[in-house]
Amino acid sequence: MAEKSCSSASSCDRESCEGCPSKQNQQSFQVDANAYSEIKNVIGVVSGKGGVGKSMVTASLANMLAAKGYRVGILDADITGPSIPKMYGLRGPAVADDEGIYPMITENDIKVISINLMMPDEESPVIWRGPVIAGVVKQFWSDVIWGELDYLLVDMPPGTGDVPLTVFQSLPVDGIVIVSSPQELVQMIVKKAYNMAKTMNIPVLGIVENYSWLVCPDCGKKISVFGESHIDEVAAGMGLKVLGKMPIDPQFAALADGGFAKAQNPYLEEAYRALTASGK
Ligand SMILES: Nc1ncnc2c1ncn2[C@@H]1O[C@H](COP(=O)(O)OP(=O)(O)OP(=O)(O)O)[C@@H](O)[C@H]1O
Repeated sequence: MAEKSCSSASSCDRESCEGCPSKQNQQSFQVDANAYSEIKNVIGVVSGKGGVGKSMVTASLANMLAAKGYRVGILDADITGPSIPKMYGLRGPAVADDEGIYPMITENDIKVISINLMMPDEESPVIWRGPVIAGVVKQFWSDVIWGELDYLLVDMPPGTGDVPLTVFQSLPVDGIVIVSSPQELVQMIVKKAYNMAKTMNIPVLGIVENYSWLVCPDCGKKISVFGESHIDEVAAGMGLKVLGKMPIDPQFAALADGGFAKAQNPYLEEAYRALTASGK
């Protein structure tokens, strides 16, 4: 039987595309890493909405991996709201030469690249349109000399916009961790992030809940500041693991002002295990 032509989109439907040789030939948007980078595992840390503690989780996981001797990098893909350099007290400018851009290195040996390491000062805003921002994220992969890394953690901007799409299409992401908070809205928002990853065939390693409780400094009682957690049901509904629940801890907030290399986060052991168990 003659092959069906794919020259016009209208000649294709779901059935006719099955078994079509062109299907095997789908265009890859993946971008080559820098010639001096050898990265074993790329893990995205995502959230449906802003401020839920994605950078906190990214940096905590990086610290845990680095403390166990893994070679770790953080690609801060949150171009309009970068917080990783500040957390580790890093100040640019990052150095570049003909071979590429060199990441900066934290006190605990984590390589970091972020737009804030390239701006004239850390308060300069990035006033760029989506495609430019997405291009910068690709350059953080293609132009940065990461060297040999066991794990590159990508701190994504919140939501399911241009940058997460670019990262999922352009980088060989091995899995994502979703960060969320215990609010009513959570189920719908987590599902958006989950569905985006699923559509793009990216494995979801599980969900971390942040701001799960606060311990009253006077009476020691646990207070559910953002309401009761629904994360167990939400995760079970999607067949996902809960990789940790983190309290609001003023110590984390204090360390995030420059001393995060010293932060230890005992609430993410399960997430650490999921990363290392799935790692190459
Ligand atoms: N468990 C926690 N206890 C105390 N403070 C926290 C905790 N988690 C996050 N924070 C603080 O809350 C703020 C927001 O956290 P973070 O920057 O990690 O969120 P985010 O989801 O990455 O935000 P964005 O949407 O800007 O990317 C930061 O100031 C951080 O130090």
